Amino acid sequence: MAPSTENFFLLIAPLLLLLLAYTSFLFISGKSPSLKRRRIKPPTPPPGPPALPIIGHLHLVGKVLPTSFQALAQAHGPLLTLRLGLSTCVLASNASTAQQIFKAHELNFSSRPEFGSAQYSIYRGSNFAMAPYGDYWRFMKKLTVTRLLSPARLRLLAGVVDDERLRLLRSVAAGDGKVCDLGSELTAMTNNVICRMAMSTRCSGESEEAERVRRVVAECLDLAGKLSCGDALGPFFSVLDFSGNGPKLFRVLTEFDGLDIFIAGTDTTSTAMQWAMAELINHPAAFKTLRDEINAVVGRPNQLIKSSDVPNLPFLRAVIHETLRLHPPAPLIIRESADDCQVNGFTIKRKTRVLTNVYAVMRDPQCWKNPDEFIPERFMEDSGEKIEGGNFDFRYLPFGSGRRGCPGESLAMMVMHATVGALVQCFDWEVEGGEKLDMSLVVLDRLWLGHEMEEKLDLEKESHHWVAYAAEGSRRLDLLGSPIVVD
Ligand code: HEM
Repeated sequence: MAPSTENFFLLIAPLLLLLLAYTSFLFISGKSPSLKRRRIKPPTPPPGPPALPIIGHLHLVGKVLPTSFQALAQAHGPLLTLRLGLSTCVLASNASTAQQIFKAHELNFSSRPEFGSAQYSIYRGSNFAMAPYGDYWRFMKKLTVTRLLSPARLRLLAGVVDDERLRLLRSVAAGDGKVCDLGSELTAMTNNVICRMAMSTRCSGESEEAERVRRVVAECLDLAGKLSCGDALGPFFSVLDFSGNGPKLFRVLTEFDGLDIFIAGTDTTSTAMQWAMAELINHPAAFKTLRDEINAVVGRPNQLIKSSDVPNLPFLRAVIHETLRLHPPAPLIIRESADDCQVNGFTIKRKTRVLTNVYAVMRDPQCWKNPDEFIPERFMEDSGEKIEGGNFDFRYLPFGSGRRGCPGESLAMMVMHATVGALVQCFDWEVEGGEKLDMSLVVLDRLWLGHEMEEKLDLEKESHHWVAYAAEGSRRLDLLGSPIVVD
């Protein structure tokens, strides 16, 4: 017999009652899925120090950004939100947060933000180093890696590096015993190497032409740095551009084409070499170890160190590694998040600027013994550390990392090894008056890849204290004449 409607309700009523009791329980205990959704906490941004109205954390930021940010991270943690006027950025300051940005969420952090100077760039939208991650950037990256800086091209460039290095050595030797402006000499040399690489021509044989290029690059960096200060105050202030820096920058940019690779490649390499020489002058024992190593490997008199000697010169490689650890020419690496993303349990919202302070990462006492001291030996194979060919678990990042990492690393290393090696092989270096070089950081009102400032030797101050003497034993190297042997 078919059940009646009344029987059916009698059968189902207890089940309905049970369901009602269960949903009431969920509601009261707060486990209802819809409630859960409603109760989800808003995304928590990384913490930050107490901020002031309007200026935010600007009052906590000193003149030298890398050291100032390092101090903030030491006091408040390795992942911080900083509000600089109207613009907000996240600061990452240790190996584990760097690993999150450069590896775990690499794709999400593969763009760079637009800066105050971008609207005046004749390359607006086509600037490689600052381009958003996308088809144009991929095309340029491929071109750079497969053509401009391919291994085959680098082998050809070794001859160019040798040639420019010889000119540098002759120029330094010409001022034997007199004050030597090593900063300018090294900048002129790197300018010419990159010009010959990118445009198959020297900046010029004329020193005024090299000087003009140098002036244009310096002026451009200076103006871009000033414009990017507008970013700290927000879009309203940067649009006003009271000082008229924007049109000036446009004029400078039109004066010199091909600036993108040029800026990224010249100042960085030349600055690193100046730091290497300054550290070696201040550490005579390391200087002697290096010269002994070079003499032993090169063997013959009248023979300059060559790129092919470098694999047999572990101490030279260690000196360059240690220099880049202590004095990264690009101490703050800037990226931008494409989407909301979780780092260390905090939410970094989309379109947030993320600065990785590699200066702080590479001086972190949790990762490095005596982090502020120049100890090239830490990079020798028998030191127990393994560094070459890697980023050392994101503790060592002078060239950044991942797909946006520096494509010029191999060229820069080739130039630095060959040049610093030769400057140590050929000359004794002294500081006027016998003092040590002052290694304190000096602020430069500059922008490089979006960094408003960078640390480097104060060229004005330091270069005039550098005196080069032909080294004992290197008298056999006739640096002024032709008999110097390169191959
Ligand atoms: C000691 C010398 C150098 C240092 C320390 C250095 C450092 C860096 C750093 C930290 C970055 C940002 C990487 C990132 O976001 O992860 C970068 C990017 C870049 N570097 Fe270098 N660099 C040097 C030399 C060069 C040279 C010689 C060239 C070219 C000839 C070059 C071309 C570039 C370019 C084009 C970019 C932008 C890459 C992109 O956005 O995809 N750099 N460099």
